[in-house]
Amino acid sequence: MPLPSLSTPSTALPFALLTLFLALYLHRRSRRRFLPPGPNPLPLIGNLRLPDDRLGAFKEWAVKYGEVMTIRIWGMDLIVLNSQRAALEVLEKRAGATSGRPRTVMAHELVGFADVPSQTNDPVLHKRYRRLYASAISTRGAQRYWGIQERELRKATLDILAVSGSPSPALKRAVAAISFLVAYGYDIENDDDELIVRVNEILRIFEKVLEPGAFLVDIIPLLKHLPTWFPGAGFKRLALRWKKRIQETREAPFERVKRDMATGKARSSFCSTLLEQHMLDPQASDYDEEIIKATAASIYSAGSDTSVAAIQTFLAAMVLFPAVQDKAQTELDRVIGRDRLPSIEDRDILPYCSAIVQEVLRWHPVTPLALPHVLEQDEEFRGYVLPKGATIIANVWAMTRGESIHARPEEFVPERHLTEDGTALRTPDTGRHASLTFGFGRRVCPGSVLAEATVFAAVVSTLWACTLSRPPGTEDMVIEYEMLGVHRPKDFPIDIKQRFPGAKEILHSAINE
Ligand code: HEM
Repeated sequence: MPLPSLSTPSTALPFALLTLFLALYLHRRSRRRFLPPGPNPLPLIGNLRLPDDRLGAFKEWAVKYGEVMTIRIWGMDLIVLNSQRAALEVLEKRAGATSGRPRTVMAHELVGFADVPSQTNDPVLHKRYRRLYASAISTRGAQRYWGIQERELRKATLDILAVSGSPSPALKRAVAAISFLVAYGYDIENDDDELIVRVNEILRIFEKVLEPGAFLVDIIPLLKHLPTWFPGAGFKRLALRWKKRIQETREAPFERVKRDMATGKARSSFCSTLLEQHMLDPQASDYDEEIIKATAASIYSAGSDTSVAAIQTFLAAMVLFPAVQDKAQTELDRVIGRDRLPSIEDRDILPYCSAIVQEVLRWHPVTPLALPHVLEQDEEFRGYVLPKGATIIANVWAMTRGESIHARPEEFVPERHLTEDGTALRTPDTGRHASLTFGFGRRVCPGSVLAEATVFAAVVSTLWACTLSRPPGTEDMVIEYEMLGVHRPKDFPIDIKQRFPGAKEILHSAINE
């Protein structure tokens, strides 16, 4: 029987497809030879999904594969940096090539995240955002907000003492109030405040659009060309609605600051300070209203869930490690006494309480896999090639649990952040101030100073006024963590009592001063 000719139409197409597939496979395989190793059971695809216990798996794989590994999901490469050394080398020393963010069609092109400070890939715009944060909320600039942070957390402490249920609603309210007062000088009325409701809605939109694979258009980008009215193009109509909603929510509080400034009613805030500077000398400042608007909006969107999660972790640590609570309260009694409240200014004379903040960020980092970066070009690292376009993840979870760096990593031990004589915070061996949980390089969190001051204010206010413990009968209950955007403890039973008579009255009078 004669063999069918390969040039006949019926065989040419399958043959071409087979050749293409083979070429792709061989190309990928030759490229893969230089990729760091990793858990990739299926050829080409790698993995179909990540395990449910993502953090546990990432830590195990870090032990197995070493400083850098590749996890492939549906053919996409994730380069995971498992050690501090690797993260600092790749994300800080080579920041020029590793500071981009992964781009998705739905988020960046359709919903308009391309100009959001935490998502933009425009290097000029990004630099301008970063300069603005540096001028307004770096170490010196952030001090002007200490009064707001102290007051709101003292109010939250009183609220917590007044109710018997979970402290989470009072903490969320306090952190939201701090964000809006800092950003706009706007005092939120209550939990149903329209602005809070709208901003929370935007946060949920963020979570949805940034979830890998949540929208088909991110897998098949050509779909973005479908007309909006076309059947199946519901995602485009949704994107338009979300885009409008985000713009309106950014706009409303900003316009209010401008109106209040015009009538002399505006309180000093991030927006009013920058707008004043801009109005005084528009040529000297390299930012405009759009840039101030976008950076102000990120103070709540990037700083609220994260700061609340850190404070919830602090409360979990206090009930699980009562000896730490005792030690901190001994320090507070010795240094501050019971006649006045501790303030953020007291950080240097309260080293143990300061070390609690650092240990909170290490023990259960709020962002255990930081935020993804993307490689702009091929980079050679430890004999491997980290390929252009791959997503880079910093495995902060494994870094903060490395036995060689932290003895007994599962225990909450503030002493690991103190000098030997316990009188000051130790300079971390990373040589930089910000905790690893704030990320790396040009994308490192610009709100870390603000966030640490908020957590410190929460630590000293609650420990000065309250005794925290587990209600009888719940001592053996495990405190579980969940990963919903941020890593935080699920609500757990906690008893909060006034620590000494008169504490509430001192809190009251400080708030009403
Ligand atoms: C405990 C609280 C916080 C934690 C754990 C945290 C953590 C992080 C992390 C891991 C990143 C990504 C870093 C990277 O890509 O390498 C980040 C970025 C960012 N954070 Fe925070 N953050 C916190 C609070 C805040 C606050 C209070 C603000 C308010 C200004 C803020 C604003 C931002 C912004 C705007 C970015 C994007 C930076 C960029 O892409 O250039 N964060 N944060």
